[in-house]
Amino acid sequence: MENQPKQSHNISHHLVLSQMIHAYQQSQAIMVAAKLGIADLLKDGPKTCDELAEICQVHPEALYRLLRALASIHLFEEKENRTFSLTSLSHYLRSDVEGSLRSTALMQGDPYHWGAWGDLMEGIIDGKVVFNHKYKMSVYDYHKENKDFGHFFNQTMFTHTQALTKEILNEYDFSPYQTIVDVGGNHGYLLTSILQKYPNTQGILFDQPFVIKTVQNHIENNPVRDRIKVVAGNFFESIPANGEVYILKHIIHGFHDEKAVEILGNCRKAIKDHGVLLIIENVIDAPKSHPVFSRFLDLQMLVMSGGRERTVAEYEQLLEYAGFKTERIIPTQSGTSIIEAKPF
Ligand SMILES: C[S@@+](CC[C@H](N)C(=O)[O-])C[C@H]1O[C@@H](n2cnc3c(N)ncnc32)[C@H](O)[C@@H]1O
Repeated sequence: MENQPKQSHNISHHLVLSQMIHAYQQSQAIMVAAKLGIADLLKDGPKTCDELAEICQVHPEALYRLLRALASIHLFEEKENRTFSLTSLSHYLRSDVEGSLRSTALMQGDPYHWGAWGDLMEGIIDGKVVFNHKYKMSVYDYHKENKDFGHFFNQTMFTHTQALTKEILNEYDFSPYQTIVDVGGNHGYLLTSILQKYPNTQGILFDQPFVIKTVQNHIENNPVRDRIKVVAGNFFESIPANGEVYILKHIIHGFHDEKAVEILGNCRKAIKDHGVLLIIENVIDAPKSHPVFSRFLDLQMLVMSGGRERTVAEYEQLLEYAGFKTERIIPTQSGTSIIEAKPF
């Protein structure tokens, strides 16, 4: 410490750090605006705070202070007479737009999710999964029990996948294959998009029974419904067999190594000899990876599920344990990578 040069006060660094420290206040304020549906209420034009408070049945002065604070970070625009309108940021808090982040705000601000982050220190001290330790259940069980949270989670994954699907379709050629299995495919957006682009392919959407129940309707209304089979099950027990492409998008990062190898091992048992496995994740050191996003997502895994974001070498090792050889890492513009592996 003695040899360290004396640092002069740098007002802009001080400000940046101060904003980082206070960022949780913004996250909670955005969550409340999302919960009240303010952006949806403003989509047809500006409204006064009193009008909004009347519709939402909340305290007008407190709502004014919330919206004024959010206007200071450009979430809304404050006009004369306590009137507020949407901005290009709050456009994405609307529930009816492509890329809507409303569910993400609701999920991140959910009291259980939020409460687990409040105990981050516990996880850092002993490496325990904070969520399980605090609530005596896993986040996966919480999804099953709390339908609202499960819905926000599924919607968050849907939005994320929707944004990424075009890139995956641009980067990866599915034409050599006929049967594609999306393991933990949830909403089915990626799989139905692949099937739409490749008319000679068949798909299997595989997920947990309570998830499959909620997506069945959506699949039945999709133009590719006749080429898609929806299968409910548990990927720790078995995975539908004889597929040529197995997709695991944002699955492996949710689990610690032992569990991850179990899932990969079941894919190994199921896959055809000439098939490919595609792991789609935010690989920490892959080309074009987004360092802030992947590293904070990694912390999120520490807090919520005991999983982790991994490096290329870590993925290669897991794959090798399970009987796969990594062929290539295909980066996408958004920072998410496709890891292509083949059975050996
Ligand atoms: C993080 S989401 C990813 C969803 C989708 N692949 C995507 O990227 O949008 C994890 C998915 O794995 C499913 N899942 C979790 N445990 C499972 C299990 N034991 N068997 C089958 N699916 C499971 C969840 O229901 C959920 O749909």
